[in-house]
Amino acid sequence: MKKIAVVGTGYVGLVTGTCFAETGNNVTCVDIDERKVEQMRQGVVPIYEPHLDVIFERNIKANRIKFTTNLEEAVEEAEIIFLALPTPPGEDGSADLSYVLGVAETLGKIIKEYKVIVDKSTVPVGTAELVTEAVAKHANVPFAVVSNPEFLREGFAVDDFLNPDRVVIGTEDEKAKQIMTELYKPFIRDGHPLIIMDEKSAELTKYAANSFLATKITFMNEISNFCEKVGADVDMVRKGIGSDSRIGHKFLYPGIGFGGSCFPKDVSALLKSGKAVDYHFEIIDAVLRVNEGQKTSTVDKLVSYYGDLSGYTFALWGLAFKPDTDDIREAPALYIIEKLLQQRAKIKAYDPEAMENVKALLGDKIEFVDNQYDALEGAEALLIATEWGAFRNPDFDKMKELLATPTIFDGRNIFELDRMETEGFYYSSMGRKTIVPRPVTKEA
Ligand SMILES: NC(=O)c1ccc[n+]([C@@H]2O[C@H](COP(=O)([O-])OP(=O)(O)OC[C@H]3O[C@@H](n4cnc5c(N)ncnc54)[C@H](O)[C@@H]3O)[C@@H](O)[C@H]2O)c1
Ligand SMILES: O=c1ccn([C@@H]2O[C@H](COP(=O)(O)OP(=O)(O)O[C@H]3O[C@H](CO)[C@@H](O)[C@H](O)[C@H]3O)[C@@H](O)[C@H]2O)c(=O)[nH]1
Repeated sequence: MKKIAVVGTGYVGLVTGTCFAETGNNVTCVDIDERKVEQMRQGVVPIYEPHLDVIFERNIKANRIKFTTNLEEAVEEAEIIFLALPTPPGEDGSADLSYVLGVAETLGKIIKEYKVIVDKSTVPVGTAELVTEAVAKHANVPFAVVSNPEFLREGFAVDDFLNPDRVVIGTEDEKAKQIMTELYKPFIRDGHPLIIMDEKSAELTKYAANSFLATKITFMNEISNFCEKVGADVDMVRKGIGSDSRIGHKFLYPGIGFGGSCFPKDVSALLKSGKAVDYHFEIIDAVLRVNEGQKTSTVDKLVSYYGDLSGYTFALWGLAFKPDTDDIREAPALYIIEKLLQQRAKIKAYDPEAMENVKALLGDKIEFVDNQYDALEGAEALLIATEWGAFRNPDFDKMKELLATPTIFDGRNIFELDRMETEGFYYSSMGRKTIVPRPVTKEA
């Protein structure tokens, strides 16, 4: 059993804290958001993340996890302090380290014995040195700073944390190596590697992983755009290349671009880090440019189909940046909405989990409805921006009744082309042929 403090209880901090409690440790979570801390004290998980509520409740009951707004109280007994703080993009695209360095400086003032300070936030190469300097400004006890990047995905966060593909630990402090190895032992029982390296390599591993995955998606989006021009089917190409084990099937799904709180910001931050040392990442630069256009490519298709969009009402299924989350940070749906509003089109939107977050952002600029079918009533066409499970097998007859015309623009390729053909929809998707319903002819 280890005593742990987790500073910042967002998607990463809360999952980290809960999963370490689940493996028998004693965890105190700290956040400056009083409302959030109060909610958690009442046993409420403040974010939507599948399966988190079950282990959260279990560990509160077992007294292994508690919540506070008081940093000093939280770190007093803790041997390991995790920083799971935001590192949002600054105005120039580089990572804003003010949260991390601010807390590091405060830690220097309050730690009274050896602590392992672990950076779990995604931070640029060299941040461990900055954290060390910030803590050392006031600390008069020994401490170690460890880089321990997090690779969990929203929507699968608990499973990714409990069964990681790998754990990366960046430190050259022998005592910290031993403490971190003991802490992570329960998570690597299945033979997944715990890779110990220097701090800088650990920090870069995180950016390299996210940028590689964003590149893989973007490459496929370009292949998909090309498929549309030449009449090839991206689904076939995806299966064809994914079967090569050197390429693999994962992250080859074309769509309306990558979003979320990580890929866009981390890819931009890597580009910025390169610039700082006079290195221009050509590929990363192109990935960001292609993704910009991809996010609103569906609106371009609407314009070429309808011409002027003013006065048209469109149904929008999906607001979250991907299914199984309420997170709307950098969600492609928001870019689609912005562009449609610029064109004076009206939008009726539905998302199973993310509507409250979008309401807080957009107010009554668009209409929000209570279920996926209400969005269709009187709408000219349906736009699909997120591939939620509930959208995959809908009542097509009801859809045809409700829509003004049976027309779908699918940014996530959730329907089979054959099915769209038999159901009689006009169906435009990504990198596949457009299905145009055959005119009804009278039988002879
Ligand atoms: N979200 C993900 O899927 C994911 C995955 C891997 C890595 N990361 C990285 O982890 C870091 C955190 O991301 P997140 O998505 O959990 O962020 P988040 O915004 O969901 O959570 C951050 C939390 O920190 C709190 N906070 C801010 N200042 C604080 C302070 N001074 N003291 C205590 N708490 C404070 C906020 O109130 C918030 O609850 C980022 O660097 C991110 O890039 C995120
Ligand atoms: O084949 C694919 C796979 C994903 N996406 C899009 O890519 C974005 C990111 O998806 P995903 O990676 O599943 O979600 P995140 O929760 O943002 O997770 C990423 O970002 C996290 C934060 O750094 C990392 O920890 C994870 O390893 C990394 O996958 C989403 O908009 C997806 O729609 C595609 O368009 N096609």
